[in-house]
Amino acid sequence: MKETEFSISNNWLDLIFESFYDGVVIVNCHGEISYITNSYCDFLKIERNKVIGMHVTDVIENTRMHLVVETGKQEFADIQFLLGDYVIANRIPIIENKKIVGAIGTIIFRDIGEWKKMNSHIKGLLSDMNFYRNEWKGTNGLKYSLNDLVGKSNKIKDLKERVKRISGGDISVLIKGESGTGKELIAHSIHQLSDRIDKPFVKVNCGSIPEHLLESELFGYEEGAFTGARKGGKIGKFQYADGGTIFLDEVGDMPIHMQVKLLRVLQEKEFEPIGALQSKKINVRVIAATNGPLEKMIDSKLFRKDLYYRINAFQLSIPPLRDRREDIKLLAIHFLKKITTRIGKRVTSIHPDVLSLMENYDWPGNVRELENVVEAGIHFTNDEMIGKDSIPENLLYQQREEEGKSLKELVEETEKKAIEDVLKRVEFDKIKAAQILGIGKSSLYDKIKRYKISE
Ligand SMILES: Nc1ncnc2c1ncn2[C@@H]1O[C@H](COP(=O)(O)OP(=O)(O)OP(=O)(O)O)[C@@H](O)[C@H]1O
Repeated sequence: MKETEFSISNNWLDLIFESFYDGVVIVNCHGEISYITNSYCDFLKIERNKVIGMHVTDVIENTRMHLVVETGKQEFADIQFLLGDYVIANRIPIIENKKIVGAIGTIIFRDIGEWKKMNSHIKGLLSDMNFYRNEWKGTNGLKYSLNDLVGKSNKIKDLKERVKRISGGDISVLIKGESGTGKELIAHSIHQLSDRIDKPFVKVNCGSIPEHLLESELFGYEEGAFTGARKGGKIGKFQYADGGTIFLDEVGDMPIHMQVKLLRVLQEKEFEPIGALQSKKINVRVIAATNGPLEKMIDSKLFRKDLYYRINAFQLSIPPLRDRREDIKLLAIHFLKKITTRIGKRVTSIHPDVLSLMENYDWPGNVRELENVVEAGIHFTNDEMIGKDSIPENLLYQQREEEGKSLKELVEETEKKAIEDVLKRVEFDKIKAAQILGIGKSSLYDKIKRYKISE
């Protein structure tokens, strides 16, 4: 050996390993012990020279080292029961020229109580970090960006492109989509990608503010504007949003008299707080969202046509989750990572059977429902995997119902759904629908009647 070459003796290995771990063991590809530290032998009350060459399962209780050399999969922070106590074990395969030649295992047992304390300390730090992250985001009202929009379907890729293209300008955007499809997430992303990023993003849920309070919420009031008015008056959401973006969620729920006032703000870029003598100039971008058909509300005089044209300068439609099933698995895994990181519970996977149940389920509550199902699964499971026993029954029943159906029933259901989807798409224009479906008009009428499809 050349003088410059460096070799490590067993004594050195002992010194290195014993400084960092309470026990280290190395096994060959057959699971036989090739090396073990003195401290590990002391703990196990065994003699080192007697155990070298023995199969690891004959020496160490509950070991999995022999499995790691078979699977080649590393195992980190596993809790192993050993001599009446728990130890924390890491097991790493040793790979040479793409072949598993052995595995190295380390354990820490010094003070599991210390480790538990450290674990809860880290959990605390994580939750503090999340708190400050949210606080920081809260300063401008932003919770999401376009990076948070998960999906690999063409529909989502397309949507992302449209969001990027529309964000730059000041044009009003109307976001359409069923509840839980991500309308708010898109609204945040538009603001985040716009020049208004350093100005506020203010959300107004038009459906949840009582009608008599909506005006003061939106436009504020002057001191003494009415009995019970706060001293110094109140700043309305529009003024808060000045220079930034106002997001009018559930815009269809806005009472008609407020729609008139809103239209004026949008057209004239000024508003009057209640009781004010002068108007205030305002510069806000409006993003509105709806999960109902505003066009129908216009027909029934529940929504003003002129306001509709104002807010509908550009329209984004988010498809329901059941129409982009290829996103379901990706989203489920995304939420698994996001939620486990947030709550600090170790759940690493979702059983393939559960994933396929998820892919077949219709998700009436869309992505929000999926997020809730994953969260419940994480809390419910006692395992590192979400199995069938940790998901809501309706997901399981859906499959059982399918299983019990005859081919005729399944074909009819599919036909009914296809007709409904097309009719919705063409807003119940039956001639267009018949053309798209490639059937005659009278046949379509028959089917509409048979399946009791109504507008
Ligand atoms: N494509 C997506 N990727 C990641 N998360 C998503 C996606 N779509 C929705 N979400 C998540 O689903 C939840 C519901 O989304 P959001 O509140 O934006 O829906 P919404 O359409 O505004 O619902 P509602 O109409 O009920 O107000 C949120 O937690 C959001 O982060």
